[in-house]
Amino acid sequence: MTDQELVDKAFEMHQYSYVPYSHFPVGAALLCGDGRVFTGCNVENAAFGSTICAERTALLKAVSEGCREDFLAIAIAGRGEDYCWPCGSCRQMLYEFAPDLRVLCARGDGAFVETKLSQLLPHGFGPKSLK
Ligand SMILES: O=c1ccn([C@H]2C[C@H](O)[C@@H](CO)O2)c(=O)[nH]1
Ligand SMILES: [Zn+2]
Repeated sequence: MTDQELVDKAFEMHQYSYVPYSHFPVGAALLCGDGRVFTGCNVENAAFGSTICAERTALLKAVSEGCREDFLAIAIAGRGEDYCWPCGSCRQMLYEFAPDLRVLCARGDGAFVETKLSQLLPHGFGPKSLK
């Protein structure tokens, strides 16, 4: 699975985004070491704070299917001219399972940049912090 293919999968998820309030679809695709890819979209709610992001949808699908380690990369696809950076809640939840995750952030025209979760969330609080 190339980075481009993972980004393509993230964009494909826009069709499932439920975004009646923001009209801002986001798709995510999370790649595991065994080759499985878990996808997600954002799902909004009339109680705005109950909205869940695409990245957490993908992560929770993975964990709830028994996949909780060896994540290699996540692609995040938004629309508009800015790259779609993960929000703070998603950074924190991803950090729990994949502190060194590669993160591919795409903008509406398909261009994407690569970074690392450790760069997006330096000095993160994780499982080791509780030891
Ligand atoms: O990285 C991001 C940023 C935002 N959103 C969603 C939440 C909400 O539905 C909409 C606008 O914030 O975009 C995501 O899913 N992922
Ligand atoms: Zn988020």
